[in-house]
Amino acid sequence: MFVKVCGLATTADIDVAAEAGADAIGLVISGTSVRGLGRDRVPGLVAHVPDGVVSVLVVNDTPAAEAARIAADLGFDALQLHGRAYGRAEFEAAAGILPRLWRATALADGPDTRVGALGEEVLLLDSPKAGSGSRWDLSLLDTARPEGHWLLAGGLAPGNVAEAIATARPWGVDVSSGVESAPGVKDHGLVRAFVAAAKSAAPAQPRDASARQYG
Ligand SMILES: O=C(O)c1ccccc1NCC(=O)[C@H](O)[C@H](O)COP(=O)(O)O
Repeated sequence: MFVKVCGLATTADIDVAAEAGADAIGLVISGTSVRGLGRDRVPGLVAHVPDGVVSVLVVNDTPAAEAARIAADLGFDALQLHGRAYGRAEFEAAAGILPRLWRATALADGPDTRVGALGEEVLLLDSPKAGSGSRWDLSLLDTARPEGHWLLAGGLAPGNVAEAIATARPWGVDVSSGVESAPGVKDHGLVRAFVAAAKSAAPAQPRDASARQYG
């Protein structure tokens, strides 16, 4: 089970998530998010992400090529795009700058649920309000379940992630609000508990093998 912890704000957050076994770490640049980081803080945080953990820049409603340039310049491994109906040409332009694109969308919006439909390496199915801690109706997956590298997100927490994995059968999970003590403040105990619960909820996969799948 691939696990991404999103919206980290300090090097201590990164240390805890990585030591807990997170496979990816998300840093948010968005003027409208409580987790939005000033660009002056981002380089030090990206540089702190250890080898073997995917660093992901998360943006909201930003033109894809512009976001890819920012992500590449800041040294991110991957870019997660939220908040607008991106098209294939826009993704192709962005991929020419940073190849590892993650497409985030809500199933309620009726998106193309084929992983890679726009050239992305990962599809993230989230609630319509990203980063809000809201769950969504997983029965929507009954007729539109993706195959391959897709992440379940939206209202996950240590106490519900195992059940959500059993229901949705994703390749990986993503969390933000559910591991916070206050909006934008990560609770390190909850981060550890979430990663442990997610990793033990599915057949164990060696961390290196999981990372290699991304290659
Ligand atoms: O986290 C945010 O504040 C955010 C803002 C704007 C776009 C995306 C954002 N987060 C993206 C994520 O990957 C979150 O982890 C995901 O939406 C799940 O969030 P939550 O329901 O709070 O666990």
